[in-house]
Amino acid sequence: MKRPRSVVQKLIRLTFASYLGITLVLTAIQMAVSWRQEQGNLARELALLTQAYRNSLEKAVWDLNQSQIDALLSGMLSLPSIAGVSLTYAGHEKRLGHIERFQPRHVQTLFLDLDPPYPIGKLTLYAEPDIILARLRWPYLVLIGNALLKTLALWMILSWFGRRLIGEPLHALEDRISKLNWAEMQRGKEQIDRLAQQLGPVHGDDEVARLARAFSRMGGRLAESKKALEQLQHNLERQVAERTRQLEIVNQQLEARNRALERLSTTDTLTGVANRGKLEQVLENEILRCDRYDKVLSVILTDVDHFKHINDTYGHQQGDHVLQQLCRVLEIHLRHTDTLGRWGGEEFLIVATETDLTETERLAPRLRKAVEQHDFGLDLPVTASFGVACYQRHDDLVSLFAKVDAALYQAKTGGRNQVRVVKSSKGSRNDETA
Ligand SMILES: Nc1nc2c(ncn2[C@@H]2O[C@H](COP(=O)(O)OP(=O)(O)OP(=O)(O)O)[C@@H](O)[C@H]2O)c(=O)[nH]1
Repeated sequence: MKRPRSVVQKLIRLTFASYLGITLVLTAIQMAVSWRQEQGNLARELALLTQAYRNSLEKAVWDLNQSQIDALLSGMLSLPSIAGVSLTYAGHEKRLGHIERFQPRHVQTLFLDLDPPYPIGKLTLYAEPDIILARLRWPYLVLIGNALLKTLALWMILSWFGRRLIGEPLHALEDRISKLNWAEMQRGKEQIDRLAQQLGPVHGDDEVARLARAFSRMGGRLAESKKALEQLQHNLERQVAERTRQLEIVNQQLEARNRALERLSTTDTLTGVANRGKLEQVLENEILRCDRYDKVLSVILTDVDHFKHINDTYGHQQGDHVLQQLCRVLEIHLRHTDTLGRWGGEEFLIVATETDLTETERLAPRLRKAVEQHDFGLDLPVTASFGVACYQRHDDLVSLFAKVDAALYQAKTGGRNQVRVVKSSKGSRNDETA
């Protein structure tokens, strides 16, 4: 599992890397300075050496004492810093050591002690370049060791203090915050306080401690806000539910009123059957259906016989009552798919859908008989005349009604209380009296 990144470790690593870099640069500078100093020391050493041997060499060269010269040069060569020696005098050149491999380090002219001094030879000293490195080895090791030790000590100090002062408090803060989850907060402020007590008090007054306290306070405030928000949401939901319920009631009332209005607009108020408008609408629709789907359709027009006389004898109220009862009697014998409506006055039209002429010829006499036999509660007999016609191709509302009206007219003129049928649009009639 990937370990989470730690800001303390990052800080320590950065500080350590910066310190190491600076230490390395300073150590390098210190080493360079030491190197230069050591070079100066070597030059001074060679000058002092030359100085020490100079008088003896000048004397030996002046005396041309070869053995003395050799002894002196060998003595110089035996010194650890000298790698080679060369002496030029009186046309000779004496060389000792590994001269070819090294650069000359010090050149000294030998003089005869006259006034002015007279040059009698030239002494050149060669030194190994590694001699400086060899001399500086230990100081360099001490320098590097010192820098590394200091860096290591810094790393350990930083790690310990960083963890103790920043890492652990931050970890504790993270722990507190992760425990203050929404589930706890939803339980309210008292629970938050109790949880804070369980987690223990936040010690100290540094930034981390202040941050921890601020988070605890923020947790409490968040819990309160969330609770208030939930209360608000709850109230809002209740209000919305109440408004929805009221709206549903108003909608139901509106629908009921609409239905009542629709009923009123399509119903005859006296008899409760379809009014003229509704009848025309039904008839037009049915004619369209017959046209399109080649269906059959019949209509029956009926009119109460001598209704004026009934009105005159028993009054309009009784007349109304007769019309109402007439509708109830007719309805008993009709199908649910048929439509009974008041065409006007005491005239009623029956639209018998999907009913051919043969069926209607049987239905109309049944209706006539039912009216005749019904007890309207009057001393006078109440009868009605019936006209029957059926739809034929290309009939429209006007032509179909004209046919059925003509049939009714024949029933009236033929003596009333009878059924007359119009069988063709041209008016060839087959009258029937029941
Ligand atoms: N009570 C009542 N009478 C109505 C209503 N509508 C029309 N009438 C009456 O019905 C009578 C119809 O009379 P007429 O058209 O002469 O017909 P009728 O007396 O029935 O004679 P025939 O139809 O020829 O048998 C009139 O007196 C109208 O006033 C109504 O809604 N209620």
